[in-house]
Amino acid sequence: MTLAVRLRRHVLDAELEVQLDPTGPVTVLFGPSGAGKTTLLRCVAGLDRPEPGSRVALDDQEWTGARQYVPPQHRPVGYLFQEHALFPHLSVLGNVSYGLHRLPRAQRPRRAAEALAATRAGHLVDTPTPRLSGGEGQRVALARALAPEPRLLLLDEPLSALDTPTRLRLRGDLRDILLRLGTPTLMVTHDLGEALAMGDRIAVLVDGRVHQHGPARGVFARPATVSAARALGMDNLLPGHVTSTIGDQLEISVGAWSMRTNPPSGAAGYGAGDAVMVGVRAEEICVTADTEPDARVGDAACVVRQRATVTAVTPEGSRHRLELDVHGVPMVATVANRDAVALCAGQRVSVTVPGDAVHLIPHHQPSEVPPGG
Ligand SMILES: Nc1ncnc2c1ncn2[C@@H]1O[C@H](COP(=O)(O)OP(=O)(O)OP(=O)(O)O)[C@@H](O)[C@H]1O
Repeated sequence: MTLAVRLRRHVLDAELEVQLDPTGPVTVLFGPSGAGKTTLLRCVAGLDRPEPGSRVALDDQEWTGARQYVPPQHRPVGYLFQEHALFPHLSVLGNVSYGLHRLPRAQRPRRAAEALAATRAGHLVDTPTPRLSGGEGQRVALARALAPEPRLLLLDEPLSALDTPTRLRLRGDLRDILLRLGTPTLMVTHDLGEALAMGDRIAVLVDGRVHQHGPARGVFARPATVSAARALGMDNLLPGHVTSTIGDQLEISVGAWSMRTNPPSGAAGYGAGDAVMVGVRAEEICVTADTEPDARVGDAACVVRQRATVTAVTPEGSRHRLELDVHGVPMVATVANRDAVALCAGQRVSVTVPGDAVHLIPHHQPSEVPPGG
């Protein structure tokens, strides 16, 4: 099953084609606040009407097109919002039966009970709706969205209104439920951990445009554009250029720093003088409180060490964040709390970047969005 979307509305100017596979049913629409995620979801649901020229189709069923606009109540879509918005005057069963008007009345309680059981909310059937906790309410609301057996489930930040422990628990449950049911799902989140925990695929939306779409791990490991890399939490994005190619490896210069790396697709496509953006995740950088000379170490081809100065140390819960000046290049690293004890602002340190932690983004696209991105 394929969901094809071409949408213009407010900030949105997006194209996306999603293969909806029951064995990997969840596509996450990920991006920063204001990127247009909710607008996209609402346009797919038919709750928001996009500009002329837009198109939404599920296989050969066109829901939004030049000649037709299927109203939301006729789209086979289940929708779950950030806050469940259950009707407080209806019972749990009444809420879940609400969307079952196409089913003969006698069959509704059974279908509603099945949906509640599927979302592990069967035990809540006699709880008065206003007494449901946030997490319980979301389970019931998910049952309500699933009860009509939609062809497509749309989840808009379904966990963001919950406290952290409940959110983490429900995240795992929700993933299990969606995998078990195999219901194709498009889920919006701006939480990277949630995107990676829930998504089989991730589409990265920035400033209304889809910058990248693919299997979740691949998107996380290899952001295609600088904006996608920033959205995906790659703290260090350093402008550099290719100084030479050596077999499948590239020698890259970043300020006064020279590093060698193996791009996943090899060196083909790069040439000396090409501008690149060098991405390194903060947690991949190793910082030690010594001042070894600059060198290649370990696997001599792929690990580079540089002397640096710590400019700030900030606690971040389970780790500390270090701001560094590496020969004039500002960088960010995170270290375990026990390693941070020996570090303070102004201190000279050694910074090691493993070659396989270096991610290259070509830095010459006039438009940031790669073709087909
Ligand atoms: N009714 C509207 N009229 C004008 N602009 C709108 C309207 N609704 C949304 N927008 C604009 O469209 C942009 C995208 O909003 P949207 O809510 O889709 O973003 P989002 O990615 O879901 O953000 P968040 O993660 O904060 O919910 C925003 O700049 C918003 O101001």
